[in-house]
Amino acid sequence: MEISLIGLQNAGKTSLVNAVAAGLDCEDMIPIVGFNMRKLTKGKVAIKLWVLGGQSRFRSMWERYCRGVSAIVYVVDVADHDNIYISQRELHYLLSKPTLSGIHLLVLGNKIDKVEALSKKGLTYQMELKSLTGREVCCFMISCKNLTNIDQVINWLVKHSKSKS
Ligand SMILES: Nc1nc2c(ncn2[C@@H]2O[C@H](COP(=O)(O)OP(=O)(O)OP(=O)(O)O)[C@@H](O)[C@H]2O)c(=O)[nH]1
Ligand SMILES: [Mg+2]
Repeated sequence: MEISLIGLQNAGKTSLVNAVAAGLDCEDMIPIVGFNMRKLTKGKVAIKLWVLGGQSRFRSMWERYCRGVSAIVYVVDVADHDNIYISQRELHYLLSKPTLSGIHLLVLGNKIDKVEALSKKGLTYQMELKSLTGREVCCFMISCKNLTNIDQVINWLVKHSKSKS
């Protein structure tokens, strides 16, 4: 199964892949300008993870690499109050594409170790997650730095790979 991992620059995508990969078997990243691909396996479960660049010049590629995936994982820096609106806008814009209808979404509020981090309620509100209907939407609050709730992310990925294959 394939999963796309997206989010604005500096959200923590690379840190998340490294944290998740530490709990799974993984092959090396294949770096290409704008994105990386990484294969993760846990037992019989194999996950192909597309990690897409977050800078504005790469965001037009997001839709192409989200088409046909089993799930989209969207990372948000919950301590970066200046960029949360942009993150919200980009997520809603992406999910408005008909090609991506129904694809499961996992929103990760990252950097909860920081004092200025939003709460889960605050993130849900700021990202307008309640208005995302017609698909499964799940949200966890994590810290890639302290490895908080990374096990929940791994369980979610493994569960969603099983339900599809
Ligand atoms: N305090 C804290 N810092 C974090 C956490 N996760 C990532 N960071 C830091 O945030 C910065 C950006 O993390 P990256 O993983 O490189 O972010 P990215 O989303 O891959 O960024 P791009 O590749 O530029 O799109 C780095 O300095 C990380 O060390 C976290 O949970 N807590
Ligand atoms: Mg990165």
